Amino acid sequence: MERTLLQWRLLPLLALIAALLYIFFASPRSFQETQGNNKKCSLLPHDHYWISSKRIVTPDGVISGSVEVDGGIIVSLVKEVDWHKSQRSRVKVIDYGEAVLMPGLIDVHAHLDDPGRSEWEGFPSGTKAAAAGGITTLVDMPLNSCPSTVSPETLKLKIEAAKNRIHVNVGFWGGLVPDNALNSSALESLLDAGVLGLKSFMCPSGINDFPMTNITHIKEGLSVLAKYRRPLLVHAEIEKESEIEDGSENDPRSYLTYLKTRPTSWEEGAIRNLLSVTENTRIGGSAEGAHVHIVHLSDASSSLDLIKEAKGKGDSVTVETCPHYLAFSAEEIPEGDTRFKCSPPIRDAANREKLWEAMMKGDIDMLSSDHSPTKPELKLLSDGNFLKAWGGISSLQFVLPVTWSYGKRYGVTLEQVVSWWSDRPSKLAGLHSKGAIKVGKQADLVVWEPEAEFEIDEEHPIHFKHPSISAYLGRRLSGKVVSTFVRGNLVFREGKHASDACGSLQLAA
Ligand SMILES: NC(=O)N[C@H]1NC(=O)NC1=O
Ligand SMILES: [Zn+2]
Ligand SMILES: [Zn+2]
Repeated sequence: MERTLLQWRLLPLLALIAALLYIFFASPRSFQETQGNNKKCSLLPHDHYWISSKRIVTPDGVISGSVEVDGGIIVSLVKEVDWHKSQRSRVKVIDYGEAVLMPGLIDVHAHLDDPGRSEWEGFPSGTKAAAAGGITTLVDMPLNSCPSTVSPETLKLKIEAAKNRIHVNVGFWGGLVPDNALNSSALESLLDAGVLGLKSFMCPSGINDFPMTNITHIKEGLSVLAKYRRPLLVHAEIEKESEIEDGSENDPRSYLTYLKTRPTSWEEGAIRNLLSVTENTRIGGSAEGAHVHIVHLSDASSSLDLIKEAKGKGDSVTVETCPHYLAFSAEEIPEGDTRFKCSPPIRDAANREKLWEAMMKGDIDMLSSDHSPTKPELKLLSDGNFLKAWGGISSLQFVLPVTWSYGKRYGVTLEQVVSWWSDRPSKLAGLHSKGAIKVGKQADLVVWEPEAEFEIDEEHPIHFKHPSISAYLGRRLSGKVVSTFVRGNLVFREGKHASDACGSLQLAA
């Protein structure tokens, strides 16, 4: 008797629970396809809302006010003095107080290694790290994935691998390699397929299916890029005699040994060679419309002087450096600590000082991460052999606090951070609907607290696939990312990501 009574009471309850579970878990699937409406894309249940802050970085300076976001677009921007109390009560407002609101970072140089080497990084982990670091768009390099992105077919594989797996927006550079460089229709088909520009190496890349180009390849590549008005990014190092034979006579655990195998003359030689063809990019030149962007400059002396000279003559040339060259110096790299190995190498403290000077003067145009992870085994952390370990720094999540923490002593301003990380990169990549807090632009935004300090230790969630290989582990930084919005979706807030990966692909039209 008691048992039947219990059944009678339990059955309707169970049915109710089942119905609720269905509503929560099954039905949302029907609208997961439509990105903007999918609640799982955002930690915020609104499509139309305002964000207030005392420090909004706009093209017209830092203001106190509110930004209105509707359907992923910035639809208005109101100064605090013009913002009426009556308006405030009618709409959803997220008030960040003193925290800084600025455009999300655009990282034009990241290796996510997907497909083919996703055990090194991959789209999900890499873009989660980006979101946690305030990066709202990144442009993935054509090498380290397998195969390399050198044709429409291989680009298609990238696109497939990225679909529904990216937490921020992702675009792609295509590879300029000997196989396609002298074949304009091959290059055109790659550009037609949507790469934002091309990338080439002037020395061995470390990846067998991505061979280096010579200056003829580069010249031909530029003439095709001119028609598309897209850039060529160049890893500018050229193999020359090094200060020591191959390093094998010297201690491979000493950073100095590695540094001597890749002297500044490698960068200078490559840049001199490269700049012999950039006059074609001038107004009226045979490759007008093409642009050359030198990636990860490390040498702040002769190499930089050559770039300044070319710019002065009207060549369409820009240059980036990376946070690791601005944060670290050769002197402080511990013996055998291959987490710091990258190419070109991190040079001495006097060079780092000159790099900062060039940043502050505007001689270096922008920053990028050159996030290039691998699996820990290839970093040879226990051997500590600098000559054999994989070269690449893992940094994606930390580039904003690193730029700010190390730049503070040089008087870096919020506007400079936006110029180096959002405005200039958006122009390089041709992403004209991004890069500024301005009416009509996409609502790709970061909220961060410049004054908040934190330590990157085991307690701090790092979203790289292999957190242990980051050279920033153990550093104390200032500049904590609070919230990241990608096309109006709140994709990251206080350590938590939105569950679905709703970043969009950025293909050139
Ligand atoms: N292949 C690759 O990622 N190489 C990068 N790593 C690095 O340190 N410099 C590079 O160009
Ligand atoms: Zn490189
Ligand atoms: Zn790189």
